[in-house]
Amino acid sequence: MTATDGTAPELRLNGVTAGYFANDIVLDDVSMRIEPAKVTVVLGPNGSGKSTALRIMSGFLKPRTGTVTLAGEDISHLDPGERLSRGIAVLPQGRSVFPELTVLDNLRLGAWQLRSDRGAFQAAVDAMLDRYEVLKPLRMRIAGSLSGGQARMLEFARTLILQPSVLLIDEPSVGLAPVLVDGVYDELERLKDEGRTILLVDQNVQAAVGLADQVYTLAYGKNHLEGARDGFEGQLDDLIKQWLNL
Ligand SMILES: Nc1ncnc2c1ncn2[C@@H]1O[C@H](COP(=O)(O)OP(=O)(O)OP(=O)(O)O)[C@@H](O)[C@H]1O
Repeated sequence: MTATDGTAPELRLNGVTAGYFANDIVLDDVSMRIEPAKVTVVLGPNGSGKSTALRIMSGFLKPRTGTVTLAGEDISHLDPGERLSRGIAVLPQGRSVFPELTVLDNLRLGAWQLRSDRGAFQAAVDAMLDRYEVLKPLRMRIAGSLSGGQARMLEFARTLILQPSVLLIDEPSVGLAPVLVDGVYDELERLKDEGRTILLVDQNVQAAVGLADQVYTLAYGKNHLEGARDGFEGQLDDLIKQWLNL
């Protein structure tokens, strides 16, 4: 199943309660619908549970109650690797390249699940080098020596290499020099134009809403607002002020 063949599945959180310790409640009965071929953005003040909701979708954290479903199937029990096999890929926050490995080996690791089919494995790596031309001349370079912008493109490439049907993207421009931030949003725009299914958690509210089809906001770990992008554009300044006072 590819991202753009019109059969991308819907990912949902259904009444999820979750936390990191025995008694903390970081998400409280949170529900979200990540529609196929749409960009869904999750916003909210610091600590409201945005990244935690993404971790529940990726499988790095399991819900205490509630479920995660993909095309209606309960996948709550699946670990992140199993979810990747089902087409759910994650672009994590911060640097995630393996700094000691070459660019090429980082890509090969991303395509690891294809290793038994040499042709498909090589084709997947080549497709990413074609897509991210900046990486081609750098492929034998140690990833730790890349610039911040080059490393981010390698991370995009590694996330896309299996042609996932759902992309979970956490704070994609955090830690990047301001001049590189536009490049990240240009890439997100390209992914949107390709009709990919994207969940984006972002503190860059204006840029994220600019990309969004659907917006959810969280407050204190609970669903707050939700709706189509148009309904949010006029009230962004108020929302941000409200969050800063929270
Ligand atoms: N690994 C962790 N272990 C323990 N508590 C955590 C962990 N990650 C997050 N938390 C706590 O869960 C709550 C929600 O954090 P989360 O990172 O999901 O919020 P967020 O909305 O993404 O915040 P930010 O915008 O600051 O990234 C916070 O109180 C945070 O301290």
